Amino acid sequence: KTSKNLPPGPPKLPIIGNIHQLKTPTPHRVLRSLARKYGPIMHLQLGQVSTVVVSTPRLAREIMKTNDISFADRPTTTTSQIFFYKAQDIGWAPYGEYWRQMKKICTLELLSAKKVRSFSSIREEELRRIGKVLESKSGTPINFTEMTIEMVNNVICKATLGDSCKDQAKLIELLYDVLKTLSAFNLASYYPRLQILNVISGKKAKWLKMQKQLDGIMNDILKEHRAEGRKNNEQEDLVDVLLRVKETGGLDFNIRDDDVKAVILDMLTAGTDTSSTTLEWAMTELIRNPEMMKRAQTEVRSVVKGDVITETDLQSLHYLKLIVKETLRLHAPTPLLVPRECRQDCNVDGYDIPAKTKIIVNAWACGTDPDSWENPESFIPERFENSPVSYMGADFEFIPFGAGRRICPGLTFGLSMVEFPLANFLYHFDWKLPNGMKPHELDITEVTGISTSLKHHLKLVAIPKSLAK
Ligand code: HEM
Repeated sequence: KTSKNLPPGPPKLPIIGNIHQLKTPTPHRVLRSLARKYGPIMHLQLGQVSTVVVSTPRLAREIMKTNDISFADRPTTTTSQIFFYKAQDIGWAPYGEYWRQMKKICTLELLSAKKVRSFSSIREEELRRIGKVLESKSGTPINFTEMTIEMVNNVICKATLGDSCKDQAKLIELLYDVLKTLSAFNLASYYPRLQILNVISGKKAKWLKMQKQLDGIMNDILKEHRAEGRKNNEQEDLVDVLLRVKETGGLDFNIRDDDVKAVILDMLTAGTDTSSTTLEWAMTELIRNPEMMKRAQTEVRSVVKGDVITETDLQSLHYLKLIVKETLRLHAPTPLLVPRECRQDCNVDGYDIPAKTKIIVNAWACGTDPDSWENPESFIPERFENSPVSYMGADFEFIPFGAGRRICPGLTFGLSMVEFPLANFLYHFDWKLPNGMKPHELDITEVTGISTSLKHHLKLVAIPKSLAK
């Protein structure tokens, strides 16, 4: 009980509060339905965790622009403490100088537009490899979902770690388990004062064992990079950069090996499932809308000359970019973004939000807000034609990468792993569903796991352009 004027919300059950309402495959949809009943700013009690959910562009702006600095923290979780070396990464680090400097280093040294362009040979090599696989399987079904996950993992690993990770396959497998753990429902996360639950259930011991294995591989990566010695700027990967900054100092704090490992792990986890899921949804929508597939294919096949798609070609693929935007609006891979935490007592829209309240921004509800979008539930890439609305964090009806100080720094890198592969797939191959399945028969049930993706993997048949009728 509190004397504060908290936002309205659904009735709370004893002890669990509203936890039962979030135990669903699609929490963003349930929260939007609740918001339509209880209002665009809502209070939920999730066990011991007091939570506020905002669901319209106006209130998202209040949180991520007007009061951004008050909402720039992330909640503490046991898993982020264990896997990210006491949350010394970027995504889970508390707001402050350490987070600011580390984010700046990654933005400049791995994620800037210039750096992302410089990884084009990594993307091209990976797509050449996939092209060969697809040609060898011409006419037979392939698992498009698994293929894109593997591709994105390979590109991110190479860009972040360079060529030298000998345990890459084991690392990717472990990272996948970590991501699954971070996103899994865990009752104890709603009872911070009852962490003993994780011990009794055996979960904590399992997580510590996974972390030990991961730490072993990360130590080897650091050792290998140290043994290779200093490289010139062009040859440096992110591990080299962080080790250089660690050794030369220059920041207001000392960087420890654990900090380097935490930040590297962030890069290896934050962008993988988000990028591959976006690619999977884009392809799903194109398969379901053959007219759009045709238009996108005609565009890419008229723009590209020769066999290799260049970055300059990509700039001319206007329709393809509209498709990616519309995919991010309707199928944001993290529809509830990443939770924030309130740093001090605040007042939003006339309601009190006490310090330490967890904040959820329903970006998907903003992206399907009927006051902002016509036919919000339909996939219509043309809606972005001649529209200034962009995903850069200034238009709160479209925030798939978040906004404000905590906005995703990997936006350009993520998009490069969606637009470039999509252009390649459409240029070199024609696509259809297996076993004569019709586009409208494709099951597009979504489920929230690591990100919000198709419940069943997307299986497609690729026919090389030269063989297509
Ligand atoms: C389509 C691809 C991607 C999507 C949709 C996406 C989405 C997001 C979202 C919604 C957030 C939370 C923003 C907020 O709280 O306002 C976030 C944070 C973050 N993303 Fe991404 N992301 C993508 C790709 C990437 C890539 C490729 C990387 C790096 C390799 C990356 C690194 C990060 C990091 C480090 C954060 C934490 C930022 C902070 O807390 O300050 N993301 N991302």
